[in-house]
Amino acid sequence: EAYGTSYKWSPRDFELGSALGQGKFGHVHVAREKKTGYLVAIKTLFKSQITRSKCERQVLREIEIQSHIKHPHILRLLTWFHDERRIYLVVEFAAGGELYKHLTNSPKGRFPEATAAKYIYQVVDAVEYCHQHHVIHRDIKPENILVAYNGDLKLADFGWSVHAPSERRKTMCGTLDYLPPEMIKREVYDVSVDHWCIGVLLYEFLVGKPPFESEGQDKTYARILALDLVYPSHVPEGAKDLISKLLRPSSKDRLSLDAVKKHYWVQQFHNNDV
Ligand SMILES: COc1ccc(C(=O)Nc2ccccc2)cc1NC(=O)CCSc1ncnc(N)c1Br
Repeated sequence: EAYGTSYKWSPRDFELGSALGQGKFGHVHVAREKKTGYLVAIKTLFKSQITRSKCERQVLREIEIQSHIKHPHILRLLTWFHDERRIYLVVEFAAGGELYKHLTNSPKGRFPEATAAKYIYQVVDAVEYCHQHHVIHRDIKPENILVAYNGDLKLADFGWSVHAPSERRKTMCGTLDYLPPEMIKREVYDVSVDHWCIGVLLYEFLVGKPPFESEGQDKTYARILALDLVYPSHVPEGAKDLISKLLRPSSKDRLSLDAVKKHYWVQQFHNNDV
């Protein structure tokens, strides 16, 4: 491409546009690279914040992790640069926006079977790639998944990914609906937390809300630990079979990601568009 890897990027190379995700992802703006017209998303992290929260090493390790991840269903960290006060992360722009909005705007507030199967295949493909690079995403939920211009999913917002295995506390910010039992019980966990989240995600794709959603944190926790979920009658048998093999209390009983991709309910749709 026009720029070798030694090119020193700076804010002057970009025209900043509107804010993305309304602050949910931090300071993120769509931006146009001046010479190519290429659209990107630029996330700004303030050095003062990072220094204060003693996260320098974490941020640099994060960026290090990101720079090596290249996958069609994972939002790319294209480059990064900093000035005296800020760190700028230049990430791929997902023109389809947040998956969450597509879910809530769908006719019945849920995805058709074929869409859910296509999407879960792409998420599993991306997560399998992360695991092969010893990265646990740990925050797989519709809010953290974006849609590309061509309708493909992009796993995004890696503010929390860590190297496996880990028991680093995850502050309980955001939804609790996706927490697996071992994280609620604060036990040591491994990559299979992501398998659980994929089960929750598939349920939400097909039903329009997560399986253990309740008023209040304690009720949600109780339902997760009791595996207290019901399937509306419209959920197809094959999907129920797959979800039930992912939402297993014991992490070693959860279906492997390869087996998810090969599951008959997924395969029946995947072959069509290959
Ligand atoms: C590869 O994508 C990332 C890589 C890293 C980080 C990150 O925060 N790292 C980090 C944060 C704190 C400390 C250490 C690392 C974040 C992202 N991604 C994002 O923030 C998503 C921005 S929102 C958006 N992006 C594109 N298209 C859209 N339509 C939207 Br809406």
